[in-house]
Amino acid sequence: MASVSPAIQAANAVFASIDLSDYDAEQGRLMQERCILVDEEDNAIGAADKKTCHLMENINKGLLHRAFSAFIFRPSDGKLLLQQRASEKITFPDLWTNTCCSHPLDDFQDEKIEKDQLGVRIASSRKLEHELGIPREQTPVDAFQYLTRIHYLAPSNGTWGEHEVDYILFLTADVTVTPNLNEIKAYKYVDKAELQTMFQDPTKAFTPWFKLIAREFLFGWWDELLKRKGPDGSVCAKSLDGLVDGTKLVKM
Ligand SMILES: C=C(C)CCOP(=O)(O)OP(=O)(O)O
Repeated sequence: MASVSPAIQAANAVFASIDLSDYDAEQGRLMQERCILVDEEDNAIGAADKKTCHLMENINKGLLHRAFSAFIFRPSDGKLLLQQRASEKITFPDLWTNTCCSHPLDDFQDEKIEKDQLGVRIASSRKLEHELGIPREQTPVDAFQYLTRIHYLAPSNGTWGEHEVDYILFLTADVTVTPNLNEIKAYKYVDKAELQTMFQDPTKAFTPWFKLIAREFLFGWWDELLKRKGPDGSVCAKSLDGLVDGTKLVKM
């Protein structure tokens, strides 16, 4: 473990000064979860609560943490499941985005396992249940296909933002969605053309990471997924194994 970085030291000072009482109480409580802090090569270097990690004041000093972005596709037709974030979310409220995003937590030993990206796959299954009510048996950790990791920074508003190493995971599964309305206000399955139409619609806004991933990777990978259909016509995320050199960390 590296010595405490200046970014972490500075973050601890800012942490004390931000009051969450004007925000949704449950989302405020979730800000106590402890994210895994990483350096620019994605080496774990410590932990800090979610609030500390998402304050722009800390991000601007270099504080960086680990995250995941999960994309669920329906096996029968290859449509992607999107969610719209709830108005209660403290960061990026009301925006449309991929199926589920969150963080592997330092609070759970198994979410810190780096081998084969097991920790982020476990965290992804946990959060798909928390946010979309998808039973965990419908999202087995072995069924997730890891694609790559991206390092990006994006402000939400003046106070909050994201600065993460984000693991991109695809999953093909038939899922039962029971939305947690404190997390998501809507959900929708889309094909590629429907998603393009949504992107053109001025009444719809999207998270910055979803726009980035869509612009750089999503449509190409989605094409491959559809091309690699099985004999029964269904798509399988595991068919993308080896498509991308997942050892690289892509800086965006
Ligand atoms: C942006 C990424 C990739 C992780 C953060 O996602 P969220 O903001 O949705 O995380 P939670 O608050 O739901 O844990």
